[in-house]
Amino acid sequence: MRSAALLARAHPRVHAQASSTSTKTKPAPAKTLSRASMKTVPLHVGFVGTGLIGGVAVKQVASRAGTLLEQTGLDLKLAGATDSKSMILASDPAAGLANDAVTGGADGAVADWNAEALSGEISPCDLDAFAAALRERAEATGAHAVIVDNTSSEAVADRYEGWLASGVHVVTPNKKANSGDLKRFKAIRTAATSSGAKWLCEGTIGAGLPIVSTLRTLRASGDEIRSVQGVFSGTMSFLFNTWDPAGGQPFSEVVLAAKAAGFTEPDPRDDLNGMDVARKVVIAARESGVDLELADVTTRSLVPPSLESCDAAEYVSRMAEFDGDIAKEAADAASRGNVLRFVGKVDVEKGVGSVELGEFPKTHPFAGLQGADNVVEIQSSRYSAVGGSTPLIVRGPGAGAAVTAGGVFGDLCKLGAQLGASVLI
Ligand SMILES: NC(=O)C1=CN([C@@H]2O[C@H](COP(=O)(O)OP(=O)(O)OC[C@H]3O[C@@H](n4cnc5c(N)ncnc54)[C@H](OP(=O)(O)O)[C@@H]3O)[C@@H](O)[C@H]2O)C=CC1
Ligand SMILES: N[C@@H](CC=O)C(=O)O
Repeated sequence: MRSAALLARAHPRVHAQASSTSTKTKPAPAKTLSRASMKTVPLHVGFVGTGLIGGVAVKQVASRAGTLLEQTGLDLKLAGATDSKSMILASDPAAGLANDAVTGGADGAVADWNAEALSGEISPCDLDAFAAALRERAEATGAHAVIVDNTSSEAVADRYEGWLASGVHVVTPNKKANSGDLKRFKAIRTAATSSGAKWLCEGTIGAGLPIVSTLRTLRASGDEIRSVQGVFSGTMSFLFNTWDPAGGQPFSEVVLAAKAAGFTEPDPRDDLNGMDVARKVVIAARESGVDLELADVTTRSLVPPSLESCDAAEYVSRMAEFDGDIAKEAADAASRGNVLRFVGKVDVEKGVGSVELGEFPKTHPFAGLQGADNVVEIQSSRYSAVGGSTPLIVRGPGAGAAVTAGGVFGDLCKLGAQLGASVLI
């Protein structure tokens, strides 16, 4: 048998714990890594899109950047920002991110940014010039560059392949690229794999909830996903969790509340027509190994055909005309003791996806959600409702500025860790 002294020499931490237990003294406080022993990882960040999510993401990053540098060596530098009209590039990106870099509100356009802190010139938005400047300036100082796409723009998604191929990382809650054309999606993935640049998109399902990363971790470690289903939309969850049809509340009133709370897409029809959930179904399918296209997803829409192609303002002003239709569906479900819930489903084994307005008994987990909660149930060879185990379930707020921006910021931290910063992720 090895003596206590031998054990202490071989495993000093084990010995320290054992002796502190036996003498009932307090364990020594854990030592944190000293700043000098950490690698410094400078990461130049360019924000494309400074609307609701982008505005809050900038504020979160700005208020945390100093602590991150001190505690992990990740040195986030605000190198530039654009909205659809104008862009600003820091004239000295190596100067770092000032805590007061942003003075505008969450709706702040580039013009609201503190040009003094960025010391940059405002010019018309040119995404290619923006990315090239970001990359060249980062390379010149041995830093990495990342574009944080906080738009819902196809034009921005179209550029990921080129950006990633040139070594610029991409972090985004924009669903257009990972739910859009399969050929483009694969080309983007190939560009990232070939260059080593990262494309991180946790915010594209469940806002800040760990759904994309959970699916990736399961598959990387050899698990096989069989199905992914749940309430994928914060907006639709909020609508059906808070609407009181029995009390005569108009459905359109709750849609306006969801929009005011920042849960909806810029055009709320993208939620109401099932398209946002269909996109999440496609993303979940692709992350589970199924090559699904958006057009293959059977999708229920709650947008009346006559309001499909008008402008967003007209839709919002006329949607009350159709309150009676959805109220009838809710009353029919209630007559059977059920409630309505808007769900997405991926059957990995059959390779199909769907978006449905389903009826659920009040005791069902999908019926007992609150606010804008999402619930996503993953069944796999390890987590299964059949065979003695239970499914893996992720639940929590699935929309809103703070949690979505938090998911985006979490991806920036993950990227920092992958580049060698001492971030525990
Ligand atoms: N709200 C939520 O809870 C969640 C949102 N998301 C996603 O987050 C993303 C952002 O949403 P949100 O902040 O609400 O959107 P907003 O409409 O508030 O902001 C969009 C921003 O993108 C800019 N923009 C649009 N097109 C371009 C372009 N071609 N080039 C440069 N900038 C552009 C807009 O500029 P301008 O003002 O000049 O038009 C604006 O600054 C969306 O993809 C959404 O799906 C994901 C998860 C949850
Ligand atoms: N509009 C979306 C926002 C997040 O993706 C939702 O309501 O879930």
